[in-house]
Amino acid sequence: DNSGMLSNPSAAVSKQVRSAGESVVSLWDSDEPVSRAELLKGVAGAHGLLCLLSDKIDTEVLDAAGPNLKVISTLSVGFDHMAMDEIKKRGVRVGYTPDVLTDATAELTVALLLATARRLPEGVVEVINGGWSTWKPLWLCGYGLSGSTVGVIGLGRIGMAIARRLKPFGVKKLLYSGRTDKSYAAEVEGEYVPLDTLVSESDFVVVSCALTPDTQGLCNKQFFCKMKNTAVFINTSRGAVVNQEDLYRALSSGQIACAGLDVTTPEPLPTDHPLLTLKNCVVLPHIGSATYSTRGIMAELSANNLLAGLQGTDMPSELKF
Ligand SMILES: O=CC(=O)O
Repeated sequence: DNSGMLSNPSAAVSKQVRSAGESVVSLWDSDEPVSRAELLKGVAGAHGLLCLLSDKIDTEVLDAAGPNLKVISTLSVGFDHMAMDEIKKRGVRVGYTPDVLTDATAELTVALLLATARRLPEGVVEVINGGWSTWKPLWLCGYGLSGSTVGVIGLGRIGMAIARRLKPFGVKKLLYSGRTDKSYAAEVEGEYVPLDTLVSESDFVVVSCALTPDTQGLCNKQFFCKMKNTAVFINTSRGAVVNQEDLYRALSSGQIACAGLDVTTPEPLPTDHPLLTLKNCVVLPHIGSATYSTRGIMAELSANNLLAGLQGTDMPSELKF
């Protein structure tokens, strides 16, 4: 009697769900997100929903689904796109994809950090547009990790994977902040400090926390004012952790050196956004987990989460909330 609405088109997902004997599967068979109207229509009466982080799962969607809904499986580790209180109230289980995207996201964070600090996108453009006149002592100078202090805001799975990768670059001090002190931080000689200390002492501030009411707008004017003028700001978590107007001012006034963002508000960032006029701001289109293999594994995991939810068995990765 189980049916599932898949707003994501992975062939792997579809195959798995069908071969598990799920009789009615409504598949949005495109790499483009499902439209809101199609989602609301397709989810009606469904027992399960597989969604993306770009699908807002709010009261409207839950109401449209109705009382059959037993499980929501999201193809993401983040779950800020879902109205968790409402989901809980209705007794719906939630699956997500932690761990499997940790390495890819940490790698992307390191790539973005280096690209931003060493001004790679600017350099590439100069080569193409003829701005490369000759070798010059101070041209396109940036900032290096060797001997630096790195601050990680949110030393969770991904934050820790970032720290592990950055340490071998010769990082002198690894600071972190968040809700709690982490015993596993010893592996990277991480020092738990108040956020203010991290912000004012770090040469690289890396944001790797979840978006919650506590972290929304955390990186604002006061935050950037405490950073060093030579400091690099990196965010690969969620755009809403940052107040983008305040970041723009910090970057354009020289309050901070540069910023690298893999996440913005909104997504996509409009092409006429002020941040995109700044040479010292590198913006990527939310590609933290975007390796072929990681996305394949995420698709499989989310399909298995969905199936377990439909069958009432243990999920490989259930979100406990
Ligand atoms: O941002 C990506 C995710 O939450 O998986």
